[in-house]
Amino acid sequence: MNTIYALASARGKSGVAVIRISGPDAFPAARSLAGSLPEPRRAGLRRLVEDGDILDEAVVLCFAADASFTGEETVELHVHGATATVAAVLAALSRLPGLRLAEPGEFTRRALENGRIDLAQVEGLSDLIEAETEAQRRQALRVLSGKVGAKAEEWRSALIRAAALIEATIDFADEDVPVDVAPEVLSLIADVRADLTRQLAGYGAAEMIREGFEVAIVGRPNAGKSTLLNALAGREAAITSEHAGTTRDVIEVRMDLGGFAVLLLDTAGLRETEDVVEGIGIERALERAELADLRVFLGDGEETPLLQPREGDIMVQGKSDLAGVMTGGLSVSGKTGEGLDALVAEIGSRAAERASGAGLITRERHRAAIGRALVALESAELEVRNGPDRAELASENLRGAIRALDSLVGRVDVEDLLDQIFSSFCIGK
Ligand SMILES: Nc1nc2c(c(=O)[nH]1)N(C=O)[C@@H](CNc1ccc(C(=O)N[C@@H](CCC(=O)O)C(=O)O)cc1)CN2
Ligand SMILES: Nc1nc2c(ncn2[C@@H]2O[C@H](COP(=O)(O)OP(=O)(O)OP(=O)(O)O)[C@@H](O)[C@H]2O)c(=O)[nH]1
Ligand SMILES: [Mg+2]
Repeated sequence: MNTIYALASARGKSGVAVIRISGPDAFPAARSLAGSLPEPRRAGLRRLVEDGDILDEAVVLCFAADASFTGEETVELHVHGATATVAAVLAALSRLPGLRLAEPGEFTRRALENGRIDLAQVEGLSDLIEAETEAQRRQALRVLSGKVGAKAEEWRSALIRAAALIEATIDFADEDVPVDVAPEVLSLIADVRADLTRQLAGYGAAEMIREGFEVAIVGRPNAGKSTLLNALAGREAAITSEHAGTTRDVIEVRMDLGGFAVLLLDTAGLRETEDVVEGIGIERALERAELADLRVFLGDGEETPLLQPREGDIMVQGKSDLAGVMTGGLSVSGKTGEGLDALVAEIGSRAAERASGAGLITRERHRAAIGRALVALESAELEVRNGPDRAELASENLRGAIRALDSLVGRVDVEDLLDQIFSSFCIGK
């Protein structure tokens, strides 16, 4: 097994940079630079020296193999965050025997291989590193904490008990079965099915937190949509003008509204038009508005044509700074900023509503595994009801469900998945 090293903190100049070394030669390698090592889990200040040349004065932190993130002996060199310092220390490490630069995610891969964390936790970690909003951070931490693994273990032991009960009846093939196991097996299956179904129901919410909440601003030409988008974004993302029909393409702006990732869409003003290009823009606007999670109808006193608001959509009156504008419900002015906070709060609360059912199932991979398990459990249930003659089929289906759930935490056939998952990691993680 190679010893790997990499810069674990962000690239570029910083106050302090952390270089991580993990593997059987981590301690000898660090000792050769630092002279002596502090005892594990105690920080020690050491001069890092290569061939009499002082590279840096660093804080050195060692972890024993049985108490480290990777499950291997690990050393962290907390060096001054100059790019030249980092480069010099990495170069010195590259010259030490048995060491090589880590691949993206390789420290985490070793943590997985050494049983420190399971596959779902790896995904949680990946999501945590990518987290940009409060909701994403919380969700990733929930998965990273190992809750998926704990749940999977619960389901696994219930289904193994069900399979064992059924398989016991197979051994009694031609004789009389002493007890009818069907009621207990059915109740075990029903409980797991209910739990899985509940988890599945939260997938949409979890996906929304991960991928973001799409909000389309729609309305008649000149209502002030682009001006509103710019005001919300805090920059001139879209062209605005007094000409009706200015916006043609859908303009996307990513932002954090109330702790949620929101993709705001500015769209072409909606009206019947003879202009071919404007017409294409309006088609695009309608398409994206239909697909969006939420539509904000920016009103100008007249009804918006071509698109019907759905339940939950937000109706808001624009240009509230102008005299004579009716301000019964929500109203905003992209020009003065009036009413923006209330609109943002409203969008945030719709997003929060949509996110509220999120559970442990955060990825398509999880959804698919749970889907497969549910199909297998339905068949198992059917076979159990069909009587003892079908015990083999019932047991086969139960085993299928267990396999599907095992893939959640990486107990089975996930080799091909690993490269894909780790390729999105940064080096040093
Ligand atoms: N300096 C530093 N800070 C860091 C990390 C790190 O690697 N280094 N982490 C890296 O991601 C995170 C903390 N995660 C960690 C997870 C497990 C272990 C660890 O040693 N686990 C052992 C012992 C557990 C214990 O003592 O309670 C184990 O699981 O056996 C260390 C850090 C965030 N902060
Ligand atoms: N007084 C006032 N004028 C505004 C406000 N918002 C926009 N305007 C003006 O209204 C005109 C149209 O603004 P835009 O933001 O381009 O309108 P739009 O809805 O994007 O228009 P289309 O892209 O053509 O559909 C411009 O002259 C803006 O300066 C506002 O809140 N108050
Ligand atoms: Mg516009």
